[in-house]
Amino acid sequence: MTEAPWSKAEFEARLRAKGDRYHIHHPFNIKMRTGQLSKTQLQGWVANRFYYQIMIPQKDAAIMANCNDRETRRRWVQRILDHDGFGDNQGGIEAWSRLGEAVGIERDTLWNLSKVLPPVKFAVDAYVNFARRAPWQEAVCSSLTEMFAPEIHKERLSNWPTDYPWVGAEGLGYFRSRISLAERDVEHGLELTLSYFQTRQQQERALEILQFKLDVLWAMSDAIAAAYPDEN
Ligand SMILES: O=C(O)c1cc(C(=O)O)c2c(n1)C(=O)C(=O)c1cc(C(=O)O)[nH]c1-2
Repeated sequence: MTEAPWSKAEFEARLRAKGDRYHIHHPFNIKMRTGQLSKTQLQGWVANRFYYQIMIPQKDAAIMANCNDRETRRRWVQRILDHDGFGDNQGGIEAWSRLGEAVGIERDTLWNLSKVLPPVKFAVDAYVNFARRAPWQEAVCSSLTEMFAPEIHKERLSNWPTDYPWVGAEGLGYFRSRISLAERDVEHGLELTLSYFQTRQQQERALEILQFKLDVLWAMSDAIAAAYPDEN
């Protein structure tokens, strides 16, 4: 027997409930939030997350390439501009690069990706490849971990100045800028997801897709934690 679809409100609530598997709960992030990371650990995280940052626009371009709906493309293209920048706007990748400088990573070291761990590369590439190969609506759904991102950005803005006072304040601009952008992205991503995944089977598939993306982020944290263990 096929089960009745969840209402949009119920479906959205089930997607949001996935937040309990977000990397905000990863032991490495808990250490970050409670001021327990060493400089080497924080630098390792920033250098590795840079690979995620630079691949996001390629992921969004893959979604655009597969998307046959002009209205969606007109809105989605903004994400590429947010990260790559345009005109005088330097964009999110450059903002992350300022974070790299603020934690003491040489610009060349950040940009040549020499600190990127193989499992981090593997996890991020899995996300980009999913966006290349899946129906574009499924790739949109996979971006919905951003529902949970504003909270993690706010956490860093509130605790870094006291817990990691050696990090230059100009480095935190990325986190500040992402709060409103993530909220806007989520509004669009949710709108598309709630209307595309209609049957109960499709809705369950959406939850699996979101779990895949949660796993990408979790795997990145696992890899970083393993490569940069506690020093004491
Ligand atoms: O710092 C974080 O924990 C975090 C998480 C995520 C996320 O949940 O995927 C994103 C971001 N940051 C972020 O800054 C960002 O631009 C972003 C884009 C996307 C996406 O999947 O399209 N996720 C995220």
